[in-house]
Amino acid sequence: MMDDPLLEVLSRIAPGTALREAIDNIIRARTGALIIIGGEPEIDEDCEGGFRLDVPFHHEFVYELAKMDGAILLDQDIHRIRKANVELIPKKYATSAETGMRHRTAERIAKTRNATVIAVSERRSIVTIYKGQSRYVLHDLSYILTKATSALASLSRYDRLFRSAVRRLAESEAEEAVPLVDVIEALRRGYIALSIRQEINRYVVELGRDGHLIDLQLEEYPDIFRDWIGIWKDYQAENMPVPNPVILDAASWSQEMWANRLGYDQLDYRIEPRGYRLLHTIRLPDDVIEILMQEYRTLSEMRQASLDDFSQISGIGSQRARTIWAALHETYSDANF
Ligand SMILES: Nc1ncnc2c1ncn2[C@@H]1O[C@H](COP(=O)(O)OP(=O)(O)OP(=O)(O)O)[C@@H](O)[C@H]1O
Repeated sequence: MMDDPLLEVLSRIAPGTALREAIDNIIRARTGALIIIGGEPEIDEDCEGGFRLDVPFHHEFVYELAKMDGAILLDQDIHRIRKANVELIPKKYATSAETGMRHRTAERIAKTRNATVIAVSERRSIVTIYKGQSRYVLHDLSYILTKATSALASLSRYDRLFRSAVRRLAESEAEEAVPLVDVIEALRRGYIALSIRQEINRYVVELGRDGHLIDLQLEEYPDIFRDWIGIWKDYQAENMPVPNPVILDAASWSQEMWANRLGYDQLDYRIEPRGYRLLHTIRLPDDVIEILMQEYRTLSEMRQASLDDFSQISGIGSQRARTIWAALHETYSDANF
């Protein structure tokens, strides 16, 4: 999984936005366009000719301006149309693998200026977005819907696999220390489920108002992220910062690499959990969890404590002490995962 620099841009041109309305009309009229968002003030150094407008953004107006040659410049917030009919002259050192002049210019400007560049092809009716070194071709909506639907099916499968791995952890946790390989398997499955979830999020953003139903289906999945973090904290060798699974590039990690990241030099360990995942299931606030972690080293130590012991910890009231005690003494087959 990677941080996605284009996500914000996709949301700004998704169906339902005024800019998308303009782009759809430009495609229908087959005029083509080169639209620059932001990059001011440096971008003005690359402009030749054209005229300054500085008027409020309106999609009809952008559509009309696209009938002229040259580029249309919008401000960073897409509130104003700054210039139109502009010839852009990118820096000489910026290269491009594109063939047509419009697309070459778009790529070279995006590489050298802090601007988002949208090229609407006159001949091919496709929309290409350039930002920094990234390039993305907008797909048509039915294609994205098909991809999103099949990704939802994969998510459902990996969510089930993750849940079964978590159940297995909970079973071992109830009796003895947990094999490291089981921990790794749970983290790996959860990671894949989270990657698929992130992919679907991107589709939802790209679909804009048409992604609502997909978004609703995503809500059916309980908090995989929080469980994943809980497992990592439960089993890592030392108290280290927990990696964010959403930006972890772990698709090809071996079991040994997972073990290594958790702080272990081999695979055949059995480890006692600290109790984070279980305490997450009762929605205990993080600061209360930390108070408990300072008192008890492991989940089994916590399980040996009495209701009274919990009530006496400052920061934990008697009501909360009861909730914690009950969660710790339910068997794994109840509500612990
Ligand atoms: N440097 C530039 N600055 C502003 N506009 C440009 C620039 N280069 C090309 N354009 C615009 O792009 C139009 C199409 O150019 P060209 O056919 O070479 O591009 P293309 O990348 O093949 O795009 P398309 O797929 O739309 O044909 C030009 O008529 C002009 O309006």
